[in-house]
Amino acid sequence: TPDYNLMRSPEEQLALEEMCCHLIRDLDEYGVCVLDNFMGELKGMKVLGEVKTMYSAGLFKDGQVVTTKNKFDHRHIRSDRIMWIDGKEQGLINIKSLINQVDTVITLANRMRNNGKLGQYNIRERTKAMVACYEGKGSHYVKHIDNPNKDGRCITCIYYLNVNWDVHEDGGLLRIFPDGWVDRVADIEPIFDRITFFWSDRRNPHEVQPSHRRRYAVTLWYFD
Ligand SMILES: O=C(O)CNC(=O)c1n[nH]c2ccccc2c1=O
Ligand SMILES: [Fe+2]
Repeated sequence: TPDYNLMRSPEEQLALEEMCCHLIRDLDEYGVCVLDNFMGELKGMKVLGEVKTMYSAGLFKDGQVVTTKNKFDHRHIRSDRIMWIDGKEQGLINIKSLINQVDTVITLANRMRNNGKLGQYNIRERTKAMVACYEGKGSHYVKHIDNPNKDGRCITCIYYLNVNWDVHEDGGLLRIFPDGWVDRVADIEPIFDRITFFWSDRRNPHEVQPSHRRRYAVTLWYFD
């Protein structure tokens, strides 16, 4: 659980509560929520620095590659490289601060809900943080559901680290196909210091469109 004793200025506390209201309202209304300037430029750049350092140290492993069912077409279904962070590692103080901030927002939102739940969930724990890198060269992730079979994950949180990302040049759009919407999709650009929350279950099939530049994100899944 986050350290509630972190001294926050009244402005920081207010900003935190505003974020939580935004999160609660958008998750209730759309099942998706996008917040920008989540950590602020300075902290965001420090998180990016730690991620790049780990990447160049070769700590990312290939995401398991699932070949298509069609045995003649051995395309990579996704070519992300990932690494898991449990927050106890030495030296990753800025990634830890990011994880703490997301924990704080989720926990506070969970409490602020009138019935003490976020959506119909009572959020209690989360996965480790998964840092993912899409290599560019068309790497992508086909349309999928994070939690199709009730494995307990209820909210997906993805924090993006991509400075000056231009979707027209670089691709890498997150496209969500919310089940409540017939003819609309949620197109989310993976821009620096942006965080996206969405229900992890069948309500939100989504895809990562082909990326033509290295694309970093940190994902946390919260459990009921
Ligand atoms: O980066 C994004 O915008 C969306 N990303 C995803 O939906 C996504 N979903 N599930 C995964 C499971 C294992 C490794 C990577 C992933 C992954 O990037
Ligand atoms: Fe996903």
